[in-house]
Amino acid sequence: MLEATNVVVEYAGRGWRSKGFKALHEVSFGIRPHETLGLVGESGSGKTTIGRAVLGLVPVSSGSIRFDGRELVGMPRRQRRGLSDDIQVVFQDPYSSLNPSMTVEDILVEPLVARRAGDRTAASQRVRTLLDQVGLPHDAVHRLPREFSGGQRQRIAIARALALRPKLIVCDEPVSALDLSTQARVLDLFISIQEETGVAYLFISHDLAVVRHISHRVAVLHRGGIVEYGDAAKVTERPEHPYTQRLLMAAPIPDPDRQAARRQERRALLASEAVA
Ligand SMILES: Nc1ncnc2c1ncn2[C@@H]1O[C@H](COP(=O)(O)OP(=O)(O)OP(=O)(O)O)[C@@H](O)[C@H]1O
Repeated sequence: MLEATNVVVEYAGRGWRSKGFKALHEVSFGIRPHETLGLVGESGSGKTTIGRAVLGLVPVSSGSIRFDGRELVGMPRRQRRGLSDDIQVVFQDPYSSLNPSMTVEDILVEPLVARRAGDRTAASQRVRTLLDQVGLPHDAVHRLPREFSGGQRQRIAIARALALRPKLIVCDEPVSALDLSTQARVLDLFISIQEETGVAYLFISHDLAVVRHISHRVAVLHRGGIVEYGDAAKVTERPEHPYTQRLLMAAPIPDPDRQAARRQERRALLASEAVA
C-alpha cells in the first residue's frame, strides 16, 4: 500500500548547523494493508522525519513515496489534501494535539464536516460509533479535553484519526507520554482497532519493547538510515546489526509465554473496562 524508495530528506541549515543537514539517507520500506510497521531508533535518528515525509510535511529531496499506486513526492498540494482522508496521524502529546476550547463532539465532528461526510445527524451518529471504538462513554461528547486523563485524551486523538476511515495512520510516539499501565491499554486499543478496521500503522517509537508488542515488521533507524528491517520477532529477538543488538540490551526480552499471557490479560481488561 505504501512504498518508500531511496527517500532523502535534507533540512535547511539553522543555528550551529548552518550548512544544512541530511536527516534521511536513501531510506526504503513498505507497508502492506492491515499491517503495522514499527520504526525504532534513538533520539535524532530520523523517525519523526520519516513520518513527516509520509504525511507530506517535509520536502523530500529525492526518492519516491507511493501510496496506493500514486506518487506522493512532488504531488500538488491540493491533490495531496484529498489524500488526507486516507492517511491520518496520532501525535505523541495528547495535551497539545487537541484544541482545548472544543468539546469532544466538535473535535470529532470537525473532520467529518470538513469532508462533507454526511449531515450533522449522521456525523453525530458517527461520533458515537467512534467513541465506542476507542472505549469512551457517549457522555464524553459534551466535555472538554482538560476533563480527561492523558490516556483518555489519546483515545480522543485516535478517534479523530479514525473519523474518515483512513487506510494508514502515522503514529508518532503515541504512548510515550503515558504511564506504563496506560501505555499497555492504549497499545492494545491500537491492536484491536486494527483487527476491527484493517487500518495499517506506521508506528514510531524509541522503545523497542513497545514496537515489538505492536508491529508485524520492524525497521531500525540509525543516523538517518535503516540498518535492519524485517519480521518483528526476528529483528527484535535475533537482531543482526550491532546497533539493534545495543537497543535490545537496553530493553531485555520478557519470556514469550509470559508475554502472550499478559497480552491475553490486557485484552480481557480492555474488554471489561470502558475507560483507561
Ligand atoms: N526542522 C528541522 N531543521 C533542521 N534539522 C532538523 C529539523 N527537524 C529535525 N532535524 C534534525 O534531523 C534529525 C532527525 O530528527 P527527527 O526528529 O526526525 O529524529 P527522531 O528520531 O524522531 O528523534 P526524537 O525521537 O528525538 O524526536 C535530528 O538531528 C534533528 O536535529
